[in-house]
Amino acid sequence: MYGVWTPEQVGTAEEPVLARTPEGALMRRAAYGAAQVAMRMLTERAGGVTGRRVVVLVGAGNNGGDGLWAGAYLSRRGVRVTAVLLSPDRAHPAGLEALRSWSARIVTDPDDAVPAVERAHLVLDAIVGTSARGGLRAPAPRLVGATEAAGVPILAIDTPSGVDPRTGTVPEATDDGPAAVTAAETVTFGARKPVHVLARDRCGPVSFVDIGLGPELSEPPITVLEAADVGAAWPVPGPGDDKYTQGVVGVAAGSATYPGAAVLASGAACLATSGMVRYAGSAADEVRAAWPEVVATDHVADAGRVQAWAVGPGLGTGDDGAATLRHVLDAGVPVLADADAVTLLGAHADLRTQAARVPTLVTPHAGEFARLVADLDDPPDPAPDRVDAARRAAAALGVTVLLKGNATVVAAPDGRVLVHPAGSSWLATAGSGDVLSGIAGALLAAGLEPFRAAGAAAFVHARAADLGAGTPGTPGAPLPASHVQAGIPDAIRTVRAAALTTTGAGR
Ligand SMILES: NC(=O)C1=CN([C@@H]2O[C@H](COP(=O)(O)OP(=O)(O)OC[C@H]3O[C@@H](n4cnc5c(N)ncnc54)[C@H](OP(=O)(O)O)[C@@H]3O)[C@@H](O)[C@H]2O)[C@@H](O)CC1
Ligand SMILES: Nc1ncnc2c1ncn2[C@@H]1O[C@H](COP(=O)(O)OP(=O)(O)O)[C@@H](O)[C@H]1O
Ligand SMILES: [K+]
Repeated sequence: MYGVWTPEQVGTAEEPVLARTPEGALMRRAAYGAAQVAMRMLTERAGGVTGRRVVVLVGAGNNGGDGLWAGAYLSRRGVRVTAVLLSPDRAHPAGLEALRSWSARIVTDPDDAVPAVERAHLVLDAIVGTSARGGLRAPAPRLVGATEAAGVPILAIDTPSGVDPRTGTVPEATDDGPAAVTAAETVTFGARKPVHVLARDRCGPVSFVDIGLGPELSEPPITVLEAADVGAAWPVPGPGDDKYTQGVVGVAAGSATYPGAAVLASGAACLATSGMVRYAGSAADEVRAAWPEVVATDHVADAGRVQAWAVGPGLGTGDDGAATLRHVLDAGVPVLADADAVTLLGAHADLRTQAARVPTLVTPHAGEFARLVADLDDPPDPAPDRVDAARRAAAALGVTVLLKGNATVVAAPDGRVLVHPAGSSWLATAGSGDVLSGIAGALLAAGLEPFRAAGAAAFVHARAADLGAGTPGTPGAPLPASHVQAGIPDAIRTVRAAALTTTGAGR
């Protein structure tokens, strides 16, 4: 597990460290770490370091200072560095002096900078960091556009410039070029910031350089689970367990029109944990045919006892669906509410009141989220801040909210937030949400609290898609939701193996 801190929190943590270290030491630590990453990238992509060409795009503040110092370290290692000063009057003085002492080339005219970026092996984006506001400013869009057009990789220093460091949002591109950098890799310092988990597609892989802020950082407002955390928490049977002791999950999903949702959710529940899965609904025949181990009935009232309900996929939003949701919320056990159940919660205040009384996990995509919060005073809007919107919705509704997307945001009513940045976008396929419902419902039944169940389910769900799409590191191919479901066991095996390696847990 690792934490993510806002730029303001990082700034506060920096102050005492700056006060007790020699002037400029922190920046030099950061820049040295950035230079190491740049050299690794040059070795991997250009076959070596000495004599390779690096262009540093240098902005007005300390981010530009990092870039200038990194350029100086690279020059010392024989790299041919060109620094492009985007705000020549405001370039970091000490960094500029360091770079000059290595006789690096310094350019201020964008017309000279374009051919330099086009011929570079690597471009360092030191345009703007944590103080960024809005998209790239001229002449940066032209230079970033030329870099991208030439296929030259960009290493973002701290944050990809133009992307909001707090929310990961990106303004529209203009006629001048892109509004933000799309980095091949990012190197960050001191603490990870929200952009690194909310806009993974803009950051690429993120390297972390420790500059000694750790002791000064407060509790992180956002955490990110790693494979070992998920593996250690994954419920597995012990010698004393039987099919009931591990928690029975009930799935109330699907309809005559949408039996597939029931099959996907029930099967995912079967694969996620041992024990037992009950199904209640009009797709009982289809569920039994696909998953003979499921105990299926037509109505929730006949389903028997469960330790958690997963309700909603393909349920319908009419009176029958509302009655089913009312029934499961009355059962006094944790509830996973997805798809149509989310829409029903948005439409019925009494159901929302019921949901707040039991441990409830609600898993909307963007459209369902809008419906879920529509009746609230001052409804939270995920644009531009998805974390804030999920946190406010969870607090207002008294339920845990999992907001779907490339980065999944999980917010608990007590203010905790967890983000799972997907490694790919293969999950953007019909029915994959139904698979997530089954996994999360099974974890609730096994006794994980909604926040942890949501985080672990999102992780394994995304891992199942990645593994199903192809061998890690290879291009991969699209896969349907039924194959995501089929990938659950492999995904669980990998997270449990990670737990075993790092902690000895996950037996
Ligand atoms: N503190 C430390 O010791 C350490 C700090 N570190 C480094 O410092 C970085 C933060 O530095 P910082 O606070 O100086 O601001 P920074 O992000 O460089 O922006 C500078 C100015 O740019 C402008 N600007 C705003 N938006 C813009 C845009 N879209 N496009 C173009 N320009 C834009 C805006 O000025 P404006 O013109 O709006 O007044 C803003 O004030 C941090 O990310 C890390 O890299 C590390 O070395 C570790 C030690
Ligand atoms: N671009 C994307 N990248 C990664 N994951 C995505 C992307 N788009 C959607 N997902 C994930 O795929 C799932 C889709 O769920 P949902 O929208 O409910 O689909 P369905 O209703 O078809 O089952 C969610 O887990 C979501 O986080
Ligand atoms: K940057």
